[in-house]
Amino acid sequence: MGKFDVGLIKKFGRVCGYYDTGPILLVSDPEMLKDIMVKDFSVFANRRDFDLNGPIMDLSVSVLRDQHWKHVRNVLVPAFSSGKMRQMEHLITDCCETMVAHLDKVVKDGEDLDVKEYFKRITMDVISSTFFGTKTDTQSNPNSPFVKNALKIFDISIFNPAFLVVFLAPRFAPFAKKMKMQLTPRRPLEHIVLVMKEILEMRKSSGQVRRDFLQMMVKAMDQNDSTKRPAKDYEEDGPDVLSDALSVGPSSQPQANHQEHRINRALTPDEVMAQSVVFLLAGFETTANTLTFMTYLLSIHPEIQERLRKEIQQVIGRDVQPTYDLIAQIPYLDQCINETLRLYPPATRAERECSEDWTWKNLTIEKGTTIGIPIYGLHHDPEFWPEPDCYNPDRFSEENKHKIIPFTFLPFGQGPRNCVGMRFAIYEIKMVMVSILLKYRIVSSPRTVTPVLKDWGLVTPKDPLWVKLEEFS
Ligand code: HEM
Repeated sequence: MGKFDVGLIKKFGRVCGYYDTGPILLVSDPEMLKDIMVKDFSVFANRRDFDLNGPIMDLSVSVLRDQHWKHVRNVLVPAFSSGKMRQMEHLITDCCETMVAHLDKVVKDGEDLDVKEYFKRITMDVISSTFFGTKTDTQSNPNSPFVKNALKIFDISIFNPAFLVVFLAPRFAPFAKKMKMQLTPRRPLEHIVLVMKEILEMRKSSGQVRRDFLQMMVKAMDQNDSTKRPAKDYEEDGPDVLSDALSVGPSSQPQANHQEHRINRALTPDEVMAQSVVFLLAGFETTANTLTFMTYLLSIHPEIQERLRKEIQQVIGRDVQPTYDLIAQIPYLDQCINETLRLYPPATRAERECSEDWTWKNLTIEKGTTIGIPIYGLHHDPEFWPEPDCYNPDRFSEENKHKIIPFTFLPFGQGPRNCVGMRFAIYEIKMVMVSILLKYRIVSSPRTVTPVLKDWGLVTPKDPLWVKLEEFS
């Protein structure tokens, strides 16, 4: 899909269109994107909904609309504050220590490492621990039912008919709905929901407290008990704000100006369930793929890897534990992560739905038009990024970053509907990469090849991606 967008932009320009379920306008004009994603956000608050989510996922923040979406998002945002991240530090540190113990064995045995598979296990462990409150240790126990079912949810393959409909023939989405197809495979989803319900019940009945996302949502549910109202009642609750923190992107870009007012309602148990599952869906493979591509890029650019290691060592000396605050002090680490996300943005496209006729310059966009935001296309546009296929973290250096045109770097989207898990994802990527680079040198092995991309809206390497790790003294 990313390469498809690159082709469309090259052939038809920065604003071009085609039809699938309805009119799709592909916009890669940065000025226009700023107006769509931030300035006139109220016109473009929602994404297109294929109505193939199924009963649980219908309540997830990623598909909710208008006031209901704003409400759930407002409840979730504080969970991603820096204070809350710090509280979870020990959970992530634990996962990184387990990872290093496993890697020690791989290195001792002289084996190559398929990072595509390996990082999925790490991110599964981190998400299970920080979101679901369960310690999975996927590295030693890849066959636990929780892990197997969670992995099945991600099996975005030609064997899932709903995905075929969405990607190949979206205009048949209404028919797929009649056939009761859903995007997330039903059985694995039911298993995960069952496990979630058990954990929630146990937490509530035992009063067990754990500093994770689930605990924050359980707290939100408890507050709800005294104020129970069906979710739809809150759609009339009037205007509301999203905190400024919502629209902080990796590059400094304009923020939406929202009125300060909050809806006073916590989440229902079904809403909690839906958010937990969407965190798993949205946070697992995106983060694993970024780690995979970054490891590969560092293996074929040893000079960049050495510079990065040196800068890490200057901040985190021997026998010092990486922490949330320490990893924030390594600018070159941010540069390397940003440049990985530019070259291989996990999400190829974002979308917005136009809710009323809207005019930009002399172009009128009709209500109901879907705006496609070609993240991959923008990141590979030679006009915005000279030599777009080169890995050059210095594009994001202090001296150079002013040259980046706002709204041409959108790995996490932008505006009030950007990625709610962005800070968490960056935190996790940093902790894992720092733990690896402090102990091992990443080198290419005879099996390392340039990854061929599989891109169904989520960019992943098609085949295993092999590297070798060497311990240095
Ligand atoms: C490298 C990792 C990640 C990348 C590149 C990424 C990218 C994105 C993108 C492009 C969007 C759409 C934004 C837009 O429409 O403007 C998005 C939305 C979202 N992401 Fe992420 N994401 C990542 C990790 C995570 C994690 C770890 C979580 C959960 C903890 C998460 C949860 C979500 C949710 C819930 C949404 C929907 C937000 C809403 O509609 O309000 N993501 N992400």
